[in-house]
Amino acid sequence: MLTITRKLEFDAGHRIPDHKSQCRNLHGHRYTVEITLAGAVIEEEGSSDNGMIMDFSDVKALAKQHLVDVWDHAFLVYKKDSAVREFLESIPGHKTVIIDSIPTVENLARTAFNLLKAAYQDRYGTGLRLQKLVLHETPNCWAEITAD
Ligand SMILES: Nc1nc2c(c(=O)[nH]1)N=C([C@H](O)[C@H](O)COP(=O)(O)OP(=O)(O)OP(=O)(O)O)CN2
Ligand SMILES: [Zn+2]
Repeated sequence: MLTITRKLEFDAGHRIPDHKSQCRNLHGHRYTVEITLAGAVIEEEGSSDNGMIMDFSDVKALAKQHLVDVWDHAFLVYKKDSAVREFLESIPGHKTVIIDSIPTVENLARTAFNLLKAAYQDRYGTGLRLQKLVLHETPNCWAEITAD
């Protein structure tokens, strides 16, 4: 299968409330997200996209709109982490994103996949789809999620 992949980076804070070790503390990461798309190569003479599954600049623009700009420099807090939610709410204008599940890299990858899936789905009638998303929390730790 032919795919393309675009990598973007963002910074965000999180904590894993019940973690046995350091990750229960408020801390942050420079996350790296790799977005892999599949679909037919566009064949349209004279089109800017000719020969592409999707222009990398368009992949980036949609990723920023639906994920990267939303999570960048935000604190990603678990909806049931009431101590931290109350603290963040006490800071005027703080950029906070409430996550339905504990913000491990596994759950964040799944959340990011769901946010981006609809954004890319069949934009050109070429069967374009989000095939895979890889989220690196550190250079040594990451999660991967692939379309069913
Ligand atoms: N399965 C998971 N395990 C852990 C997660 C996670 O999201 N899923 N998260 C953490 C911490 O939040 C942190 O992101 C990882 O910290 P650490 O293990 O220290 O990772 P490093 O790459 O910094 O470790 P080095 O030992 O420096 O390589 C923990 N576990
Ligand atoms: Zn962490």
